[in-house]
Amino acid sequence: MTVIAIDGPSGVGKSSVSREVARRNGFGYLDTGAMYRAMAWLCLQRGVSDPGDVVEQIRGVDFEISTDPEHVSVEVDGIDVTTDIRSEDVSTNVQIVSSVPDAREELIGMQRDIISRVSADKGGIVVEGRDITTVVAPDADVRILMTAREDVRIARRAGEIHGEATEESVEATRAQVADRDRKDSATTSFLTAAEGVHTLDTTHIDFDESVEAVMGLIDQADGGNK
Ligand SMILES: Nc1ncnc2c1ncn2[C@@H]1O[C@H](COP(=O)(O)OP(=O)(O)OP(=O)(O)O)[C@@H](O)[C@H]1O
Ligand SMILES: Nc1ccn([C@H]2C[C@H](O)[C@@H](COP(=O)(O)O)O2)c(=O)n1
Repeated sequence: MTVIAIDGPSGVGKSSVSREVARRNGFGYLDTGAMYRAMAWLCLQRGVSDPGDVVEQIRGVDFEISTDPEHVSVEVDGIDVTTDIRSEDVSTNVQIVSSVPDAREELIGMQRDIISRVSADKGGIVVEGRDITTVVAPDADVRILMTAREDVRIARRAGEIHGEATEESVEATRAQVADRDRKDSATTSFLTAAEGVHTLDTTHIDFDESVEAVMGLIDQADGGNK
């Protein structure tokens, strides 16, 4: 069973690279950010913003997340929220959940359960987020911190949202990426690699080269285990 843990800031390429790496290896894929987003969506729907009330919402909810890299989906109380959790409202309010320690503990427990079940079932899993290499799965077989210069990440996200990274679209995206990283940095540490974690700087490499670099680190770890 192989667990690959990938952390990094917003827009660095964690989700897209992790999914492709999972596909190529026949592994499961877990987007932990989608879990924080789904619970934030739930709290927004219910008008819950008091940190003391957030954990109760999570404990009582019926939650499903697909770990198939070919088909990503998220359901909360039987509602498909795969698209809604990517809304600007959820993106700017996700900290109502991610900044609450009890809520994090609850989600981390769920993430660890999924990691053991799926890695046993599929032979491996690629898990991405902000605290996977350090808190959720510090014993993972391969631990990677993906980085890229902030302007490069903003351009990538602008290209994704607006089709192309024009001066206007970059400005519109700047606040989203930079503000979220600043807020997220208050609860998780994803800008410098912890001891034993590989740093993969993707500033000057494209998507395929990033995937190849992760595949190389997995091969390296496999070689070491033989
Ligand atoms: N090395 C790369 N070079 C160029 N573009 C890339 C690279 N890696 C990913 N991308 C593109 O950058 C965009 C953002 O990637 P992705 O959504 O995977 O980032 P993320 O780290 O998961 O972000 P978030 O945490 O905000 O969800 C996507 O359009 C993706 O295809
Ligand atoms: N392990 C994680 C994953 C995500 N978060 C928070 C921080 C992000 O702003 C938010 C959404 O994640 P994204 O979709 O951008 O990967 O969830 C976290 O605190 N810990």
